[in-house]
Amino acid sequence: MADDPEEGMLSWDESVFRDEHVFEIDYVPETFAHRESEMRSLKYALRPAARGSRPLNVIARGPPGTGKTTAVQKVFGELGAQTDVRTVRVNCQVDSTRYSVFSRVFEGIFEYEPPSSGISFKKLFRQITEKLVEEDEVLVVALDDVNYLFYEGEASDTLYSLLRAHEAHSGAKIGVIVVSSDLNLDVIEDLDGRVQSVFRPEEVYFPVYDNEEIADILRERVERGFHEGVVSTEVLDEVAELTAESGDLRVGIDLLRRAGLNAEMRASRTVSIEDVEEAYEKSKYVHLSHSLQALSDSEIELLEVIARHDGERAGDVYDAFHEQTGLGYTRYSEIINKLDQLDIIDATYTNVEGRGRSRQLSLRYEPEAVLNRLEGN
Ligand SMILES: Nc1ncnc2c1ncn2[C@@H]1O[C@H](COP(=O)(O)OP(=O)(O)OP(=O)(O)O)[C@@H](O)[C@H]1O
Repeated sequence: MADDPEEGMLSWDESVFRDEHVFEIDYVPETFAHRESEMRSLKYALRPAARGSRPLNVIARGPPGTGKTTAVQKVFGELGAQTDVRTVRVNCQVDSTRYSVFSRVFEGIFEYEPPSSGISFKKLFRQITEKLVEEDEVLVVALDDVNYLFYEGEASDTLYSLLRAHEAHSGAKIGVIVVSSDLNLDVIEDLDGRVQSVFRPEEVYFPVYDNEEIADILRERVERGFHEGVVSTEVLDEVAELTAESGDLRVGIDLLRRAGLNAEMRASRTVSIEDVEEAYEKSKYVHLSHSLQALSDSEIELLEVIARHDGERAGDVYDAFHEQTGLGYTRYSEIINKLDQLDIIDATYTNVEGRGRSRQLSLRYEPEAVLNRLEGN
């Protein structure tokens, strides 16, 4: 059957994937290479907790997709398996107020949600600390993507409550790991003085992976995720190179999954360079999609207005936003700052002759790419 046109083609019940789950966003990789020193620093800081003492606090910083969340998950996994230390990871992109952070902590400790019918913060806090003292347990809270607490003006209060828990309730031992991928944010500097005086964290920096490290990490994912022979070395190198351009490992993982789906669409048993190139048109926006996820309605509305008026004067953008939403200048200005901090737009002040300082707004992405994602395409 040498001339069988179906040869080399996938049938309906076949897949290029051995395990597609390894390309999903919440997958915790089995091996975690090239992060030995960062893991060592984290463990060093948390070691006292394993002995029943309050651990050192940590600030983990580094660009997006450099393994910060994974490192926390790995260390928390080990602590959970080998010690009595309680660990709770809070995603501040989702829970961006002190109250919701503590609700998550409550849930982590009691294994059920706090009553939704308005229990006061004070009560929530007391129940958590009492439980820790009663059980004689140490708690480590990771505030992942802590930058979102800063955008909402909730960072100082949240940290203050966590760090002073032992004073509010003697015997309560809580350590904090704050994780930030916003390199423009000076976490310590931006906290209130009262928090700064009690927050002297160990710093752990996560640099971007270089080309070789990216290829190495992705090779492992390919071996677990695809059947043998589906992704050639040449294709993997291409994926690694495109990933290195952004430095965000998530781009590469998303790229592999989409390229695999493209190959399946062609009913092919192997992923081609073209499959990768086509996939990259979407995967290069994983960071944008991630940032857009947690925007509120008014933030989305302003971003839409900016995308539709790209390149126009800031004053015109405000007029259009005000007309559409009825919201005033203060809120407008707050949202502009947040979109700027999220690197979705670039907002810089320039001196305009005769008109004083004015803001120059520009999108950091193609307006179409932003609008498509906002519309869920
Ligand atoms: N050394 C590694 N080995 C295997 N997979 C890794 C490694 N580092 C990161 N990853 C994978 O890359 C993706 C991004 O990693 P992670 O979420 O830990 O990054 P991050 O620094 O927390 O990003 P962000 O700051 O945007 O939240 C995850 O899917 C993770 O599994």
